[in-house]
Amino acid sequence: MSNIKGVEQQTKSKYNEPHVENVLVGLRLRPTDSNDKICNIVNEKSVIVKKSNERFSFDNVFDEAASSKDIFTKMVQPIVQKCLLGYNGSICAYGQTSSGKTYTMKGSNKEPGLIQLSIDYLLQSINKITDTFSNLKISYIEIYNENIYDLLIRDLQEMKPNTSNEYRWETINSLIQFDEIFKLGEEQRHFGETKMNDNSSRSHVILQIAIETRQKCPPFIIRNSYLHLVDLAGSEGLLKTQAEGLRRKEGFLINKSLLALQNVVSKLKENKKDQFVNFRDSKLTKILKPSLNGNSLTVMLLTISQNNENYLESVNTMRFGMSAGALKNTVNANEIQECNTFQSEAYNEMIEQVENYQTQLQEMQQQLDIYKNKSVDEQNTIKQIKELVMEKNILIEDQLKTITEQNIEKQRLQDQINQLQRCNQELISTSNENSNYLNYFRNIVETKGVLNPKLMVECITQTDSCEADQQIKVLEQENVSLKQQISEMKNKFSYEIQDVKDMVSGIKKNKEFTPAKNLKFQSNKDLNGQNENQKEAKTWLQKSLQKTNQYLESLNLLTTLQTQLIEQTKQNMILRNFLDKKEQEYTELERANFVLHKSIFDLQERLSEIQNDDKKENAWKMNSEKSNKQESLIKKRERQRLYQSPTKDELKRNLFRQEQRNQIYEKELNKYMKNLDQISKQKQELQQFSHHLYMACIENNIQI
Ligand SMILES: Nc1ncnc2c1ncn2[C@@H]1O[C@H](COP(=O)(O)OP(=O)(O)OP(=O)(O)O)[C@@H](O)[C@H]1O
Repeated sequence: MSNIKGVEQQTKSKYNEPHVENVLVGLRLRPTDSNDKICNIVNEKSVIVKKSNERFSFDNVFDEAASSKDIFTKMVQPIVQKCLLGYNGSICAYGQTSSGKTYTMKGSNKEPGLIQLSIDYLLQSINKITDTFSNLKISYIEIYNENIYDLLIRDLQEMKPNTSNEYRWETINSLIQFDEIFKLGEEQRHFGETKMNDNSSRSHVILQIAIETRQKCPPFIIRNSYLHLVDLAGSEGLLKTQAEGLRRKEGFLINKSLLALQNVVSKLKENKKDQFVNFRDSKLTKILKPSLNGNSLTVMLLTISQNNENYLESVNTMRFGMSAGALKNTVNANEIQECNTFQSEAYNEMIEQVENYQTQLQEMQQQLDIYKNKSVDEQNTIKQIKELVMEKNILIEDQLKTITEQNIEKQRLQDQINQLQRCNQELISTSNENSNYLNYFRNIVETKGVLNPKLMVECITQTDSCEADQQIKVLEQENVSLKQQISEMKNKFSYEIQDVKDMVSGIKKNKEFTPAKNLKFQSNKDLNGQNENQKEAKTWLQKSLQKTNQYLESLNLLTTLQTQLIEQTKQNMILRNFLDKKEQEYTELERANFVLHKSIFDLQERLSEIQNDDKKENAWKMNSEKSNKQESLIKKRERQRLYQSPTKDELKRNLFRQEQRNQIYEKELNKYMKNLDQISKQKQELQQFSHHLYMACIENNIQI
């Protein structure tokens, strides 16, 4: 903890002092198949041009075999490291078209370029530093035809120079994330085909990386720096590229901006006091001003082709590099100390708390050690008990296993016993059945001598026929009782009707001497002197009325009987339907008999087979023949009795007779109906007569 507090005393970084740094220049020679190369490498830092014997010296020379990784390690990595400490850095690729600038900066499928290597290095470094919060952001812009475009915005828009805050900045947390964003920029970048390069950059592109680091503990230094990775468009001889139209215009503007860069560099190289350097001549120089004459550690990476035909351009590139190497920048780290007393106090409190926790932790550790020592014995005992329990458990598990196995075996045996019992029962019932059949057929053989299949069928269907016979008998009984009922009713009716007839005839006899008429006659003659006659007439009328009431009652009874008769007729109909149904059933029975006949015939065949095969059984039959004779005689009689039960024809005859009887009943019923009609007519007449009587009583003031 004292160490952390000691850091607190340090208020300023040692990098924060401004100092002068030269622009570093490296030369990369593009591989070529040509034997006639324009220069020879003298050593790691110099080349000599063959034609002019001119010597060019740089900070590093990279031959054809050198990789981009080599360039990164030697020239770029040191600057990237310093960017993390707050310095600005610029890496610019400069050279003739098709000399390998984009190959060096962006890389290819074969090897990563300086851009990817720088990002990877920054991300790895940031992850390693634990005492700072770090943040990486990128923007990607292009200068095309003297206009600035933001490559991270989908629809390219022209931007103003020196307005870096207005560019789109994307935070980068991983290489994969960077690749995605960079891919978007590359898709929007201007490329075009020229005679010298199939995929020539038609613009200068600048990838800007903003690096911010904040210390987590005192002195809470915040560092902000920018790393610019610049892929310049290549200078091109318009005759060589044979550019026309848009390509020609692009080439012209590229050359113009590069010339402005050369002028600025040569002016800066002179390093005269109060000398005016015109950075405003082109957008490129305006943007690169901080890299060339400002607070930036800069590397100028020259790329040249060694083919003789590019001699002039390559020499010019090297001359430009020499000039750039003479440039000096005054650099210092961009860092500020966050003067936050509150933060410091909070930090100190936190440190104190951590110390307290550490003390508590130590005490607890000591206590734990004591407990550990104490509990060693207990632990041993527990261990022994545990081992015992484990052994017991194993024993119990074994026993359980055995019990389960025994249970399964028991269940299996039980199943087998059950199955055997079922088989045994089936065997017993089959055996019983067989012995029954055997006995039965044996009897047949004994009584008939030969087996008659028809006879067998009839015997078997005896039971069914008996049932039908019984049903018919029941029907017959029902018919008899019905007949009795009807005859009773007939008698009853005959009495009633006779009674009614008598009454009617009595009424008819008295009709000529109706009391009403007499009364009228007598009242016309002498109403006052005929009291006796009136009384007589009154009595007669009252009697007639009583009689009439009795008739009416009898008529009501007759009506009830009439209803009963109708009911009986309906029942007769139902009976008839029932008989029809029975006949149908009999036909079905006959069909079933046929099927049975067939199956019995099969059985007979089977039996004869058994008889042939089983000689022992035949012998036994012979022996037991006598004893069975009596039994067979009884059975024969039984069969004869059964044969006497009605056959189908008899049943039909019975049915026919029954139908005839029914017809007779119907005729009788019709007769009764006719009688009933007559009675109802008489009833109506009586009612009319009673009405007349009633009216006469009213007319003559006779009280009823
Ligand atoms: N060191 C190298 N090793 C292998 N191939 C290279 C190397 N340098 C460049 N090339 C190849 O040369 C061709 C041109 O390179 P590149 O496009 O990088 O040139 P350039 O200088 O960017 O051109 P321009 O200015 O027209 O865009 C490419 O096909 C590239 O793969």
